[in-house]
Amino acid sequence: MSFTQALKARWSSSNSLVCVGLDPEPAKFPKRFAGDDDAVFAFCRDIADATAEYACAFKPQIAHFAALSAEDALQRLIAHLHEKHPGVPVILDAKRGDIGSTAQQYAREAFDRYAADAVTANPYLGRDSVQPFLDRADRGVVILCRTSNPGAGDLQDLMVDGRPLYQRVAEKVANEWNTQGNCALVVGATWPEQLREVRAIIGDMPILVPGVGAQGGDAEAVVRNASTQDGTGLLVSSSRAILYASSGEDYADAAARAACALRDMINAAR
Ligand SMILES: O=C(O)c1cc(=O)[nH]c(=O)n1[C@@H]1O[C@H](COP(=O)(O)O)[C@@H](O)[C@H]1O
Repeated sequence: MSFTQALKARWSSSNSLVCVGLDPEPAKFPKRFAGDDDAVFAFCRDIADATAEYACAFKPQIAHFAALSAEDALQRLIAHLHEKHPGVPVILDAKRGDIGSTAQQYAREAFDRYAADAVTANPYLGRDSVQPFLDRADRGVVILCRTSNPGAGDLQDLMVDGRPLYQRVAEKVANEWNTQGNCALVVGATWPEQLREVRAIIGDMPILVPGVGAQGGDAEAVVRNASTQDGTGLLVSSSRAILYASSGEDYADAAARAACALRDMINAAR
């Protein structure tokens, strides 16, 4: 089953558009993990197991593992997600982008080493830099379009032939790069107006929407402006607001409550 098919099936079976971001920061872990050599894996596993029923996808962020020399924990975590939560797609957030020969290695890393169902990619180097990801028809390629951060507009809003660059990216991906039907875009929840504009350009292509929770984006506005006709089309991603909902012994229950509350808020708006 392709990434897009798996995502559609999961939207339906979970009745949720929530993507649970897995961004481990050991300084924020509950006390019980102090001195645990495998804390990164154990914490993320506990959160994932507690939130899976509310998740349309999981999104581990690679720098949060690599900075801790915890690539092995990431590999085991993704294997755990596939084994215990089959049918929940795993998006590796790596924002890759490089010349073709290096991009091929990034594709192998994401899809073969880590066994991710999809990976985030940066379009700045152009089509050949994304091609090794696009070629994997069974996997998803989630391409940065209008990112959630305050400086997103510095380059992404520059006008190109009368339209901002992020709209040109949306057009190019929808009309030229998505030949295998395996593309999605990233647009931040912090930009509801741009979400509406991107949705008008790309039809039903999925949009990964980070920026609710810790970055203050409005989940209801996201749904109003960017869901598809059938009330899906979105992966509304939250990391810190779910992961660190409690630093006490109830961390997993608190994460589940936070994911459930986000799901319910989204569902009330769609
Ligand atoms: O590609 C991403 O996932 C991403 C794109 C973007 O525009 N903004 C953004 O915040 N992200 C990622 O989404 C996560 C957001 O985390 P929280 O702000 O804690 O929910 C982080 O892992 C970011 O790296």
